[in-house]
Amino acid sequence: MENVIELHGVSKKFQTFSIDDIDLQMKQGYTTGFIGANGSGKSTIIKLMMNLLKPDKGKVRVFGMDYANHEKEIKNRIGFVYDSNIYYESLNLKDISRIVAPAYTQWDDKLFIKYVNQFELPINKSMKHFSKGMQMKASIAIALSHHADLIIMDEPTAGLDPTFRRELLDIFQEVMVNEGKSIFFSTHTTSDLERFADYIVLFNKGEILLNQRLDELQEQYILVKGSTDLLDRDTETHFINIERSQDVFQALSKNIQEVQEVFHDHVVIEKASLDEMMFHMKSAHRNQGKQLNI
Ligand SMILES: Nc1ncnc2c1ncn2[C@@H]1O[C@H](COP(=O)(O)OP(=O)(O)OP(=O)(O)O)[C@@H](O)[C@H]1O
Repeated sequence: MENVIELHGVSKKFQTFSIDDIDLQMKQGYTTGFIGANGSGKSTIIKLMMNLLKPDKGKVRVFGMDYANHEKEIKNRIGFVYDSNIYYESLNLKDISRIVAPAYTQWDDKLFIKYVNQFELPINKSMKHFSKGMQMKASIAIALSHHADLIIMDEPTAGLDPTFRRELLDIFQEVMVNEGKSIFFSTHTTSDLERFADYIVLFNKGEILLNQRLDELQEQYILVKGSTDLLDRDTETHFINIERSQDVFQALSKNIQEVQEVFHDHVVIEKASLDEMMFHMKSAHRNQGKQLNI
């Protein structure tokens, strides 16, 4: 299977934050959801993927090409949604489409107008009078209007009302199914991912904790709840992380068989949600550091 994005040994250092030696591959034709706490480095990775930042070390390849020799070709095939308005604020959408269109060989005015109408955006109003949600919608309309093969979005659902968020996820799903695109997007709303992501990448403090198919994750990871009396040095080894609250605990595990053999029906076993996985893996990463085995 072909990779649409590849990061090989990528490092980037800021004064108080660094990403070290990251390897990340994203498969063509799938939706990859990118999650992680505030400041974990998601936007930095996205900027590296878009060549808005240059890595100190390592290689970024998109569609198998590098930015040094193929920037125009790569950007032509990416629809990019950034979490703030990157267009001139005094312009309206009509002006912006005129400015943006020549940059893309497959710009589709009809499609753009279709999205502008569908998203109920005023075409002649200056974008400086757009609400945050309207700006995001405008950015999404532009990204979807040039038949890009890859859509990269930094928190595209931030600032959107729940109804439109749902509609938007349906649009992305339609685009995925009908046109076989690849989508990479970061979000803090894990329910969006549970609706339509194929792969999940979990990032924490500049490190990838997890890069796996969502259906596998949902099958493997369980949340175990019980009394703290059941915990000792041996039984604790069956868990990735344990959270205690007074005399009860809840813990993350991916060994359902082992847990059943050890605890029988003294514990309650549930499927772990993405939020719970994120919480426990982040906590385990903090406590165990690089030895984390998930
Ligand atoms: N240009 C920069 N110069 C210095 N530090 C930076 C720069 N860009 C990002 N950082 C720092 O890198 C860290 C990661 O930031 P980043 O925006 O990538 O995180 P994020 O996961 O996208 O966060 P959020 O979910 O809050 O949007 C932060 O500590 C941030 O302050």
